[in-house]
Amino acid sequence: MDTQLTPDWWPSPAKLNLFLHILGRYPNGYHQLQSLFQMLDTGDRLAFSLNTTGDITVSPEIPGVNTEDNLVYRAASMLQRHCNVSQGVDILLDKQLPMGGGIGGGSSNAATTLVALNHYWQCKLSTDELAELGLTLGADVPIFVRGKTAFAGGVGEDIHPTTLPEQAYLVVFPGVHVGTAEVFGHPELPRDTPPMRWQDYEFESTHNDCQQIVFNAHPEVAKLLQWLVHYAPSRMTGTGACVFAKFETVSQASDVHKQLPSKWSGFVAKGMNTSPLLLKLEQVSLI
Ligand SMILES: C[C@@](CO)(OP(=O)(O)O)[C@H](O)COP(=O)(O)OP(=O)(O)OC[C@H]1O[C@@H](n2ccc(N)nc2=O)[C@H](O)[C@@H]1O
Ligand SMILES: Nc1ncnc2c1ncn2[C@@H]1O[C@H](COP(=O)(O)OP(=O)(O)O)[C@@H](O)[C@H]1O
Repeated sequence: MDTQLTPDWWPSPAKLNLFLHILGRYPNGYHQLQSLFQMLDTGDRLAFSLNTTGDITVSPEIPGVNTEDNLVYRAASMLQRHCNVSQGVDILLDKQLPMGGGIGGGSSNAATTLVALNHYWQCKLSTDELAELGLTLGADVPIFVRGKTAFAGGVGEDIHPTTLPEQAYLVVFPGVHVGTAEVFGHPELPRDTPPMRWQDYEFESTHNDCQQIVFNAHPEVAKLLQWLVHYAPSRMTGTGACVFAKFETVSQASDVHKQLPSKWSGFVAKGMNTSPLLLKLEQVSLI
């Protein structure tokens, strides 16, 4: 496999939280959530070239993130140790998604690494085992390993796949990065939304409990939502700072994208019930 000439890219898609309710807090400080994770067709991509030295490399480096902290490196090295693999791997990371945007880039990169290396290193771990390993890297890693649009409870690990109309989304990054721990540590974060039954879900009757805290700290995010909501139902994703607007068609989303003020950057993506990562795994498993 020569990744220099023809990289065999594995997709690392983004997600949206179509809603995010905070129900309470566990004794370990983590929050009990209810959310709907929508897989998108757009994201980063990674390519893997096995080596016999046993070393793990990731290039190019992400500015501001040490290699040992890069979730791609951490996922590869955890799997290598867990499965006593003697081979190493040189990983190419084509980073497109903004970091700290609430669209899950880092968690998705970790999941793609776990799924691809489980295949290349022939670790033969089940999806459940990979999801369990992934949870130690981040609350969102299991959902990307499973690769299905899904309701999630617990800290995000209690996953119930669902099918939604595959709508189009305009996802906009307001230019501010919001740390997940910063939002969850906020004293004024609402933590008492009553539990709902998944079958009762409708976009209009749900919300994002993190939104107001982020708006207060970063008024630019509130301004962005005010702009978007003029065109379509809109909401912040995850702990921010990206905001999405949902449309019936890609061309409607693209029309609004063209009018986006230049101070903000965004992309149009399609919702997928099965993630591009899972489709790639199915494709290589058939070969
Ligand atoms: C809430 C979500 C929704 O998607 O926010 P985003 O990060 O995507 O914005 C995620 O589940 C986040 O997942 P992830 O970003 O992997 O979180 P982690 O690295 O596990 O945790 C970062 C920090 O957030 C807090 N945290 C995270 C998840 C959770 N259910 N309760 C928490 O209190 C903890 O303080 C933890 O130290
Ligand atoms: N491969 C990676 N891609 C993105 N972020 C990473 C990666 N490895 C480590 N990180 C760290 O994880 C943080 C959260 O990134 P990300 O998952 O993209 O955001 P969010 O959790 O808001 O969706 C980043 O600010 C960065 O410090």
